Amino acid sequence: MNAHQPPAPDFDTTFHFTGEPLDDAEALERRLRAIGAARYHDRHPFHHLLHDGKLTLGQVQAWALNRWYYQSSIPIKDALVISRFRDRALRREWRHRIEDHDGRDNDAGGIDRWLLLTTGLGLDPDYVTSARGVLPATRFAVDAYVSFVATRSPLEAIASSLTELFAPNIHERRISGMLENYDFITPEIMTYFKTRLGQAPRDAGFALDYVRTHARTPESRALVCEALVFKTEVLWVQLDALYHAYVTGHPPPGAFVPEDAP
Ligand SMILES: O=C(O)c1cc(C(=O)O)c2c(n1)C(=O)C(=O)c1cc(C(=O)O)[nH]c1-2
Repeated sequence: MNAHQPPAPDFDTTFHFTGEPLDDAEALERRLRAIGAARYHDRHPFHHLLHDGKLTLGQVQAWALNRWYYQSSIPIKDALVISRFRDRALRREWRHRIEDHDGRDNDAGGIDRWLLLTTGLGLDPDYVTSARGVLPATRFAVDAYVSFVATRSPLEAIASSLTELFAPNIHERRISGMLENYDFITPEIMTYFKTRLGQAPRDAGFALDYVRTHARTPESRALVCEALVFKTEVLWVQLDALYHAYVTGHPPPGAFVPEDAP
C-alpha cells in the first residue's frame, strides 16, 4: 500500500444506492449513474442560485475565481494520471485532456477561456492566477483530487474523472440560465462552457468504457464507485465553502472580498 493512501472506509458508502451486487459492467454503470443522480453538484443550492440569476456580480466573481483553481489544477491532475500508465495507447488517448486546458498551436485552451470569463466579470487576471483570494476549502478539495489520482490505483484515478458524465447537463443549464438572468454575462465570456459541451462527452465516454472493461471483479467495481463518490465530494465541498463565505457571508481571513459585499 502506498504510504500516502488514507485507510479505506470500513463501510461501503455506495452500497445503499441500489443494493444490487456489482456483478457485471451493466450493474456498475447503473450504480455510477445512481451516484451521479444523487450526489452530483448540479443539486447544490449554490448552483441553483448561480443559474437562476439570484447572485450578485461579486458572488459570481467569487465562484469564477475559486473555480479557476480547479480549472488550472486539471492539467496537473491529468499529467499525474498519464504518469500512472505504462500503456502507451492509454497515455496517447489521455494527453489531449492536458492540451484541451493548456492549449495547442492554434487553440488558446480552456484555462485561457476561463480567464476570459473572470476578466469579463471584472477580475484582474494577475489576481486570479495568483490564487491568493481562493478559499482554503477550495484549495484543500482540489489538492485532495490531485493527490487522489497520484496515490490510488490507476483504475481509481480514471474513475475519479467520471463526474464528467454528468457535466454536459449542468453546462447547458449554466449557459442558458446565466445568459438569461444576468446582464453582465455575454455569450463571449461563456465560451468555456460551450467548448466543454463537445469535449466532456468524449472524455467521459472513454473513462466509462475503461472502467467497464477493466474493473473485472465486484471489489474493483466497488472501488470505481468509491472513486466517483469521492469526486462528487470534492465538487460539493467547494460549493459548501462558497455558500458559507459568500451567501451566508463569512469569508475566511485572506479570501477574496467582493466590492459589493454587504
Ligand atoms: O462546470 C462543471 O460543473 C464541471 C464539472 C466537472 C466535473 O464534473 O468534474 C468538470 C468541469 N466542469 C470541467 O470544465 C472540466 O474541465 C473537468 C475536468 C474534469 C476531470 O475530473 O478531469 N472534471 C471537469
